[in-house]
Amino acid sequence: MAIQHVDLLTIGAGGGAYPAAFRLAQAGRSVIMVDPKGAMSGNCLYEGCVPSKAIRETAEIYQSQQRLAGHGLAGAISIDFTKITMHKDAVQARRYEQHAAELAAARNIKLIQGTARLLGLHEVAVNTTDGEQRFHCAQIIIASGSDVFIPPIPGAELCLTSHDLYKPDSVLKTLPERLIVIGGGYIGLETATFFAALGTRVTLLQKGEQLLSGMDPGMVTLLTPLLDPAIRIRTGVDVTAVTLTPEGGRRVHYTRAEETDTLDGDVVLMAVGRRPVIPVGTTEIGIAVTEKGIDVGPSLQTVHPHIYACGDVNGRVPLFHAAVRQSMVAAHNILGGNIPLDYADFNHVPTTVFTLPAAAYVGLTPALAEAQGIKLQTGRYDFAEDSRAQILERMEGGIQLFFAADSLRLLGGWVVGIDAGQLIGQIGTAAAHGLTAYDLARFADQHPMSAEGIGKAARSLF
Ligand SMILES: Cc1cc2nc3c(=O)[nH]c(=O)nc-3n(C[C@H](O)[C@H](O)[C@H](O)COP(=O)(O)OP(=O)(O)OC[C@H]3O[C@@H](n4cnc5c(N)ncnc54)[C@H](O)[C@@H]3O)c2cc1C
Ligand SMILES: NC(=O)c1ccc[n+]([C@@H]2O[C@H](COP(=O)([O-])OP(=O)(O)OC[C@H]3O[C@@H](n4cnc5c(N)ncnc54)[C@H](O)[C@@H]3O)[C@@H](O)[C@H]2O)c1
Repeated sequence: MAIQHVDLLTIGAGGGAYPAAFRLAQAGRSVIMVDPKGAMSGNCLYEGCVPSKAIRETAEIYQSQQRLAGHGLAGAISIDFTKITMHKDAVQARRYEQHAAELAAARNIKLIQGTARLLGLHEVAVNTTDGEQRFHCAQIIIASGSDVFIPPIPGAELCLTSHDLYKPDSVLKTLPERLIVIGGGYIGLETATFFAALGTRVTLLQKGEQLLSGMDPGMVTLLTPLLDPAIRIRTGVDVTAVTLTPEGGRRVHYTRAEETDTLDGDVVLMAVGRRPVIPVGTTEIGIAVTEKGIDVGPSLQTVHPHIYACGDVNGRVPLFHAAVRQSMVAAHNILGGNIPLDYADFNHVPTTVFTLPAAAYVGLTPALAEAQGIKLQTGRYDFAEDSRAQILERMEGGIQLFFAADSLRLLGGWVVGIDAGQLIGQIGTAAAHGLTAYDLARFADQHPMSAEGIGKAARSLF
């Protein structure tokens, strides 16, 4: 079999892969991307960020209308869930077209629909429907992402996953009356709030005592009481089995505080985490893999300097924008001859839980600071006093900024409530660039926008 030479081969064509692929192709290198989807964008567009937020934004607009019903926007809006999912599908199709056009316009770069496996330090085999192709690659980026984790619970196959819910032409075409969500992380909690907002009766079962385990308990405590009280949240639950009811519904069996109980629903969403997808051959060529993923540092290089691992596959910060930045770092380091000249900053990645309402954080937050013995001064701003929040009847939550107690340098922050996902980017930019409370206090942001709360939170220290 003929072996083709290529400068860069990416395993996957999602956010961890294509930014580097385009950068290197622009620089004149020959690039092959391999992905079984045969399209760019990975799981973010196929079953993640974009489709889930297409459903979210519709649900939020519906909630906003209800909130303003007594303020001049009276009248019932009807929900057509099938059309909502058709809109989601249309957004996905539009973005796939856009990416296909970008690819068609690019030189030096080709996407092969197939599955890659590593044969050696520079050798990759690609399985396609037309057979196998082999490549000798000067550089390799492993960006094979992550996939839904299905726990070994009897009857787990009766549950839907985020893949079923958000993929193009999703499995769920009508709004379920009763939804049971197993898992109170990003996917479980976000999805619970979207469906509750649209009128589904939702029960969420979380294994541990805290929702959004791993996040700062202070932020979670602020968010939890703001969630729709119609969502029944049960923590400390151990799901033991899922069975069918005589009517064809789903029955979840669980134990809680040593009591056993069952719960019936029409649909059960299993959302207890994701696992990295490790290409065949990875460990065989000496690359270390932990439960979180491929072990890499901020240069994104594996133990072999010409093999990089970017995005969810390394488990460092499994978010789309983090994957994109990591991909660019890998590109820069490849252009630097595999001598690192760029490093990813894993500590300043803005993170939003797009629940209704949302909660977002960046950098150092109090629980982490306490664990590290770092003293903080906190600047606060309450949305109850915010003009935009009052106009929209969204006065719940607020902004907290965390400054180093001695220098007043911004180390982190969180936002719970209105515009959280927008505001956290601005706070993250300020923290990443070493701004202080003085800098933020002196900058008068626009009125009447929620962003003026960032300066006001800083000014609360003076
Ligand atoms: C429901 C849901 C909602 C989400 N919402 C958000 C959000 O709002 N914001 C956010 O930032 N992140 C969100 N995420 C996370 C985000 O989708 C991921 O962080 C992002 O997709 C990671 O990009 P990646 O390139 O590392 O991996 P992926 O997007 O997973 O892409 C990896 C690609 O590699 C391919 N592949 C796997 N194995 C091979 C192989 N052997 N050969 C060739 N190709 C292979 C896969 O088919 C896949 O297309 C969400 C995820 C989910 C599931
Ligand atoms: N807004 C965003 O950026 C966004 C949105 C969705 C997904 N994501 C990405 O997708 C990843 C996966 O999301 P996820 O929600 O599946 O995982 P997750 O790790 O965020 O949460 C899983 C939750 O399930 C709980 N759990 C585990 N086993 C359980 C069991 N047997 N019964 C009940 N609860 C159990 C855990 O305690 C945890 O709270 C996230 O880590 C994130 O990287 C990001």
